[in-house]
Amino acid sequence: MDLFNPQPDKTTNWLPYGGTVHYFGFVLSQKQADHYFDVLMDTIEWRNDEAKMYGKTFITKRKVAWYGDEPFEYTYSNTTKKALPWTEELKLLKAIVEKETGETYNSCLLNLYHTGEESMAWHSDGELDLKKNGSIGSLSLGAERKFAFKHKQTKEKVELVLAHGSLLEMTGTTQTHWLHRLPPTKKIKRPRINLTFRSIVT
Ligand SMILES: O=C(O)CCC(=O)C(=O)O
Ligand SMILES: [Fe+2]
Repeated sequence: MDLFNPQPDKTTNWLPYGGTVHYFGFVLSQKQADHYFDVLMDTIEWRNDEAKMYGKTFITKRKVAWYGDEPFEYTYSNTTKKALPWTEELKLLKAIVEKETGETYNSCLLNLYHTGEESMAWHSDGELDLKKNGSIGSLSLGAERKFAFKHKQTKEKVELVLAHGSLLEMTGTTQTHWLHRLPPTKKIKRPRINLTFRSIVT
């Protein structure tokens, strides 16, 4: 183990109650992480997200993409998208995430945040079409960003930092009892890509 870059204990649950969050630390070398960041930037069909709120449609600066085993339809921020077929790199990354978590996934939602000013508001994932209490494997590439959880009743908060090439897993009842967000920050000027591997039920 590198004493200056210690790997966290993968079995630690970062939530005090009501769900399970594992932080695996680095699952890619820095060289691999740089490589995947560049390739995904160029090969993913990034689209501006449409979010519908209070009957209005907003176009987000953050870009998104949705891939899967089949052309699944996925409803997200009140809009429905059809999954694209896996790219070679996404297949490789999915295998790495599956090996670490011991779970399987049939789809992936990707987010591209160009700077720290792009963020994601408090939410929990997939009440409708995600497998109940299923695992979500979240791989981070690029700029290091804070990630936060907030309990729906007690409002207790848990924060961690997601490093370049790192993996976070949300599982069990996390989505039922906790919200999560990627807070905005003016300090970060560099882009970040996040991949959340999920299991959709059809
Ligand atoms: O960017 C992240 O780390 C989280 C993204 C997220 O929560 C989501 O796509 O549902
Ligand atoms: Fe989420």
